Amino acid sequence: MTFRILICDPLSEDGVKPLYEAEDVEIIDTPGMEFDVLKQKLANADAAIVRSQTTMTRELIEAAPNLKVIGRAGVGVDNIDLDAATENGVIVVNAPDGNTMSTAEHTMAMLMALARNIPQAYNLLRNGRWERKAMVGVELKDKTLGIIGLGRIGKEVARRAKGQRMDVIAYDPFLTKEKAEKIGIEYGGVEDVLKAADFLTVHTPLMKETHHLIDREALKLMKPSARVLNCARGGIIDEEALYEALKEKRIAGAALDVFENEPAVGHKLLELDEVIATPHLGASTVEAQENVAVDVSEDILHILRGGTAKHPVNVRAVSPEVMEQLEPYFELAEKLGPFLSNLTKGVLEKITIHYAGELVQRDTLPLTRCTVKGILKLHLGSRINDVNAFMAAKDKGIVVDENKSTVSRGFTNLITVEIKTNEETRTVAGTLLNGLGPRIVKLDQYSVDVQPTGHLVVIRHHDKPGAIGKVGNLFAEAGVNIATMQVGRKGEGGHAVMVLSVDRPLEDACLEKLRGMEEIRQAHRLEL
Ligand SMILES: NC(=O)c1ccc[n+]([C@@H]2O[C@H](COP(=O)([O-])OP(=O)(O)OC[C@H]3O[C@@H](n4cnc5c(N)ncnc54)[C@H](O)[C@@H]3O)[C@@H](O)[C@H]2O)c1
Ligand SMILES: O=C(O)[C@H](O)COP(=O)(O)O
Repeated sequence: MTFRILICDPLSEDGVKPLYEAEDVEIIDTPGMEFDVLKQKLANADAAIVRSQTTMTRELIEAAPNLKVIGRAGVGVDNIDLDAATENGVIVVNAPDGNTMSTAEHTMAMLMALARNIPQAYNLLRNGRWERKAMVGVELKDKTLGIIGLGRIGKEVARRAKGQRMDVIAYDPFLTKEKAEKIGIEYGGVEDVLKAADFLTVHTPLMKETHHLIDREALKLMKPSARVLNCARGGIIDEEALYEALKEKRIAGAALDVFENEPAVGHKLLELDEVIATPHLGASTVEAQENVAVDVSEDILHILRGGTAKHPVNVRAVSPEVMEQLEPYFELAEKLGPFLSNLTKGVLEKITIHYAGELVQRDTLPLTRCTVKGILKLHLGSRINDVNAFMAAKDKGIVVDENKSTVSRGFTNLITVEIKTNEETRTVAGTLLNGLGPRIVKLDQYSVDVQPTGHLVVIRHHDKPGAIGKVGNLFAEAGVNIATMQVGRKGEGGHAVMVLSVDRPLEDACLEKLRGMEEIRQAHRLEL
């Protein structure tokens, strides 16, 4: 059997050698194809390899009936429609480690170039101007580098910045004060990092939660002498807000390797003298390109020949027999985690999943994996899947525990998820109702009956006459229709909980008003 592998973006020749040497592979190496050509070539491809240039849309994936694997020769998979791939049974793999060093080094190169105006001075000199006074820079020593996103690349940048004798302060949802101290940096919340930074660098994935993480409000918190860097993904920093801040001298400079729309030729940010930029070169070194191409080629070959993926992004590692028994529970498991983690404050330390009722007889590990994935996905994005969820939790120092008991409080099956953070411990329990699908039946100590889907608002309040009416009025004024409302309480006049499902998301201003009401202890808006 011969496998057809389509190379859609330029890859390292040495890196793809294993593919060329394989006897059972035919390579179609035509990087930079127009959409229609790509669609046509995908029609009979078994695998495709992309970098960040090619966007693997649903239309392309659905037009490829033989496609079994998409390999991302790099880290970010925001250019691949993962839902479409999963729905069509296409495994997506990436190369998470191969370009870490190169991207960290590129960030440091940008940091130094930004501090010393190197590109601007070079441009002037090439134009015959020996300018020294206008090109005076700043030292890095004793300056504070703020890092948002302390994963693989963020950590390497921190290490290098310390070598430059900089102070480092970082925020990452998995970082605690203790962990930060261990690596010799300071821990801070996002606001602390923004306020303290002389230089700010972002190293998160691009996803719903990090889109425009650095927006107008965030930039307003920064010192006017501060400079910002983005060598992660365009879209994490709001480009319009950055442009305004630079024009109004509220920020001193920016170094950008990535843009919301690439190629960013002619972008208005590039007209500003305070901006230096590169065309998405973070991973563009001989070494990184060879690493990622080798990793992804090996993984693709292995999968096509019937093996298991090494760096899967979207697959579920469950045998067909186990899958058949557990299938209906996956939706419940997948919803409970994000429901609870959206409500929980603090840095995640432990996840415990408790199974009761008929589930006790089953191999529940795949459900546990699925729940952990749902919780971690909130911060780690689409790279977390059922296969790598446990590994990712371990990596972040999070304990995962599973236990079973026959006591199911009258339900045929019951899954209880407990999340312990450095600030609180919260639980949610759910069941699968025959014919009605997943239901949340308990939130902390309160009994509820909530369908975990759509736009939800979860409120902790004081059980007082009029509290429910006030919430109803506020929603009515905001034009938000309440579809269902569940109220639970411990006893009369004590603490209580409301879970509302609404027809459209609550706007920020309305959520703030809700939080400001004297009867309300906490209010969260979520979308499942
Ligand atoms: N410029 C380039 O060429 C280039 C090269 C490689 C990677 N990248 C980008 O860099 C990103 C990071 O890569 P990595 O290998 O370090 O990934 P990683 O998964 O190791 O680290 C990402 C970190 O971001 C943290 N995070 C998630 N949400 C956050 C939030 N709201 N606030 C703060 N932190 C948050 C996560 O907890 C995690 O620790 C990739 O997703 C990719 O898009 C760019
Ligand atoms: O996510 C990544 O790995 C980087 O953005 C690299 O992208 P590239 O493969 O297009 O250089």
